[in-house]
Amino acid sequence: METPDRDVIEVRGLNHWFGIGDARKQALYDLNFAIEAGSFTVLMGPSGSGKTTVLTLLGCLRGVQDGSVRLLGEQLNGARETTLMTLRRRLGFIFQAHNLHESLTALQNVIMGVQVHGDVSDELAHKAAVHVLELVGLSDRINYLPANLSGGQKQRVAVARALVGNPALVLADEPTAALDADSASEVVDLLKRLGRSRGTTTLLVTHDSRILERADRILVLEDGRVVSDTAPRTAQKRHHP
Ligand SMILES: Nc1ncnc2c1ncn2[C@@H]1O[C@H](COP(=O)(O)OP(=O)(O)OP(=O)(O)O)[C@@H](O)[C@H]1O
Repeated sequence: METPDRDVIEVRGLNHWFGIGDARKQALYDLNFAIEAGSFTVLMGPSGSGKTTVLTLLGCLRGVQDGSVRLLGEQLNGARETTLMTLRRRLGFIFQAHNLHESLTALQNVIMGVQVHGDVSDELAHKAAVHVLELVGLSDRINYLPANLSGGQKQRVAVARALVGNPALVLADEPTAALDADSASEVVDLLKRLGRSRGTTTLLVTHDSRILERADRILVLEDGRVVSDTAPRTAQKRHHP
């Protein structure tokens, strides 16, 4: 039997540029980091430091130009489109704006999250969606349209949609930016709890200090470079085995 890789993500010597000719500008410089399976990692840094570029590269939404990125054991640099598509199906995405379909109910939105993961019967998709909506505490709102849900509830639907297909990795870009303090805490706790119970790895971009307190690992980018990489919890564990 295959043993699972300890690292879900391994980035070595990653560079990235935008634009062509005189307008060509380097956005990422020689990034090196690995992210362990099941961990909850925060990526932070000032505006324009390259956080979204990193997330979109790891999410197979943008091609790797230079360097090595191994995701779930596959090399992204030079990968075929079919490999990238298969990998994308194993990921869950959560964005700052929840990106729910306004004309679909909470349940229908989450069912769509199951269906992108491949061939699943309607009955199974329905069952899985109801189950995850229960886990995020929205059993009494499954038939509501997004317009009739609060910001926190909408983001919880987005979390349910990202997690319903049991992704190996969740990539989240400022998922709490639009939320009040209580809803933000709820959404982060939920991501952590569900991630833990399902073994999901989470990489989350944020400026939110409440999330930092909960991180296993904090990576800081500045001007396209990793300037700090700390694992506060692991360090504590090492000192107190
Ligand atoms: N599509 C693009 N075309 C040209 N330049 C881009 C593009 N996307 C990003 N950049 C540039 O790359 C750099 C990194 O941008 P990126 O969006 O990754 O930063 P960020 O840390 O996510 O910023 P923010 O916190 O503001 O979202 C910036 O200098 C930005 O201007």
